[in-house]
Amino acid sequence: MGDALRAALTAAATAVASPAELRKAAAAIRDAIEPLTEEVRSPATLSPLDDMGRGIRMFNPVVGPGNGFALPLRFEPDGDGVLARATLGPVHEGPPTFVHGGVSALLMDQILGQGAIVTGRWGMTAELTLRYRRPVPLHTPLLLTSRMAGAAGRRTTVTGAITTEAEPEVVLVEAMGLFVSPSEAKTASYFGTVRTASGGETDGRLGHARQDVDAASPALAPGPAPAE
Ligand SMILES: CCCCCCCCCC(=O)SCCNC(=O)CCNC(=O)[C@H](O)C(C)(C)COP(=O)(O)OP(=O)(O)OC[C@H]1O[C@@H](n2cnc3c(N)ncnc32)[C@H](O)[C@@H]1OP(=O)(O)O
Repeated sequence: MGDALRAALTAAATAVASPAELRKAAAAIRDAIEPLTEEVRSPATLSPLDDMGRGIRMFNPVVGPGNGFALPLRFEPDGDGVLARATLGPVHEGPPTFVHGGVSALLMDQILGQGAIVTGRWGMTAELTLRYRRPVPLHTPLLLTSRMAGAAGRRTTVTGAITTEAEPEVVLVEAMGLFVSPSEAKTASYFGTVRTASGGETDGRLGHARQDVDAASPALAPGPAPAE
């Protein structure tokens, strides 16, 4: 489903089609999703496909395979940090032929957070700073990297960068994130009513079931090719 949604977004952004063809496609899309809107989960109930402990969020806008806007990004071990490979397309465009700066921030927020998680720490983004040194090209294999730069109490600082795969020494975007693990009171007020699909409680914390990047984890490794 996520792959079909991604294909639909790309087609919508690139199609050279008449208004009549676009209206026909739009009607077909509405017909296809109509049965899916009859019964939906409540906002505070996780998808049955989610597994917070293993870091799996199926509809996360960066790493969720089921989210049509997500690439989805996959993380790989990179020394004591993480990296991800990505090639962005028309759905992520800001200035013509270049990546939207907000999309770069979205991707870096996630990979910086993951850089904290692989050290056994977790937090919500309290600060995110990006320095856009050069425009990030579309349709070009990119490398996104992050590693923990410091930790004190509930605060974790992580730094990272976006480069092309071809020229990893040329930094296009530098990023720094401060992640703060919320106090018990804040955790209860934010996530106290959230339930897993089977009715279990969750503290909102991602990836606490493991301390290291686990290449065998479904959240980190590409899944099997979808059946046709
Ligand atoms: C595959 C999985 C990958 C996962 C990656 C996920 C990436 C995406 C993550 C997100 O999108 S999170 C959503 C966006 N972030 C938020 O909505 C957070 C909003 N902010 C808050 O809810 C609170 O400000 C926060 C939980 C961050 C802190 O609240 P607390 O009440 O727990 O913290 P407190 O005020 O007691 O401060 C704790 C420490 O953090 C420091 N701190 C808190 N907020 C700060 C801030 N904004 N800037 C700098 N320092 C900050 C604070 O000074 C203090 O430092 P010390 O311990 O040294 O005294």
